[in-house]
Amino acid sequence: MVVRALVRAHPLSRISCRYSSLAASSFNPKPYIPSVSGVQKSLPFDNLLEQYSRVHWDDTVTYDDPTVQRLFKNLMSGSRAALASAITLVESRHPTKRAQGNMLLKMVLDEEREKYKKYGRDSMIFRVGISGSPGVGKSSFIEALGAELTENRGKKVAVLTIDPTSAMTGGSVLGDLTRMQELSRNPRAYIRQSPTSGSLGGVTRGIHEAVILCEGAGYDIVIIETVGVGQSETSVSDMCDMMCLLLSPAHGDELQGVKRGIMEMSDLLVVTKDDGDLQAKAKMTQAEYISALKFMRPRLDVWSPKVMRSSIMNKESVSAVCTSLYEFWDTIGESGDLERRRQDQMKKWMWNHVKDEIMAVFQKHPKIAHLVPKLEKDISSGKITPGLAAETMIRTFFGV
Ligand SMILES: Nc1nc2c(ncn2[C@@H]2O[C@H](COP(=O)(O)OP(=O)(O)OP(=O)(O)O)[C@@H](O)[C@H]2O)c(=O)[nH]1
Repeated sequence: MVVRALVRAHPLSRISCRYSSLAASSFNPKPYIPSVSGVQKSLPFDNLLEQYSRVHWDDTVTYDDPTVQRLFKNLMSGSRAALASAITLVESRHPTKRAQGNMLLKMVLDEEREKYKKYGRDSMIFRVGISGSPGVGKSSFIEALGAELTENRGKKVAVLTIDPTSAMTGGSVLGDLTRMQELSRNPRAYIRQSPTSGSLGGVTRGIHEAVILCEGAGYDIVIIETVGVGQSETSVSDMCDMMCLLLSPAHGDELQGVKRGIMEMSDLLVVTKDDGDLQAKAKMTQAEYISALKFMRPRLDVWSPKVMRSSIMNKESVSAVCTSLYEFWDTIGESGDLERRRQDQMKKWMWNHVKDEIMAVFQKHPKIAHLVPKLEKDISSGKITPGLAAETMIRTFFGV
């Protein structure tokens, strides 16, 4: 009775009665999900969650799981094959594999903490995000940078790509196998192309965990490459210590094309193809970006973003960029920004996981799945507001 009175008293109750009328008219004290017009009653809420948990979680995986133990041992010995299998494991949605992946990640993190106590920042992997529009020269530049890092600086390099187009459509801008051929043959390098399915959120979450595994496998630097479109930069920036934006020497037009937000989150800007006929344009582009940056607040107090020029035909220019990367690494390491940023990022990723998981539980709920098409149609035709539709779904989900 009290619930009925409350629902009636609510100012939205008259408009929402078609959607939430169940709360009023078929109030049932048992924990049943109320039926919405056209939706069949199914299992009681508690049973549904139990069923969901059986399909999504596996609590039987323990520390001594043979797959986890084998992968951990091989990963720690630096095996590229083990790294590849470990990444596949953490990307999986299968309950047992997910549990094994979580166990493995926990073991890697424990090991990392021990190493950090002993070796400090030297035990950490340097996480660099590289973004830029299609065709700007990302793969060529990463290949040249990879050669500099492995051959001249004795580093082990991992390259992970996030291709938002491939995550969303199954087609790929970045995914062709001909990219970075030299680097893929280099024994000190590991390259992994973006998974071609799943939501962008899911893909980036997988990459974040892959970074942790690369760190465990003893790589010194991980380059996370993404195409300069959409929100993938934000996700990449949330998992990197440094963001590097590549710009093509297309003086004038390019400045408008690069979103301010992306520039603001970049610590280093590199104008590519600084050679031959393009050199003059590269210089002008560099000057334009230097002036544009003057109007932006640097992301960190200890570092002012630089604009450099580089050509894959000029190894010194690539080496100079590499030197700047490590200048940045030393600066944020000494100032404490590195650790602060990583701690903040870990918290952000925790909430990302929660958000995704809750959304999955919510969207896969049979009543919700059934309701969505109708609500979407009603929103599009202006019959109800998005807020009211959300309220209807939430009340249906919780059965109130
Ligand atoms: N002259 C010159 N050409 C370059 C340089 N770097 C890349 N290119 C050329 O630019 C074109 C695009 O290079 P990619 O490395 O494939 O560019 P990308 O940004 O990875 O492109 P997507 O894979 O489409 O995202 C290729 O034809 C390269 O040969 C450079 O330093 N100088």
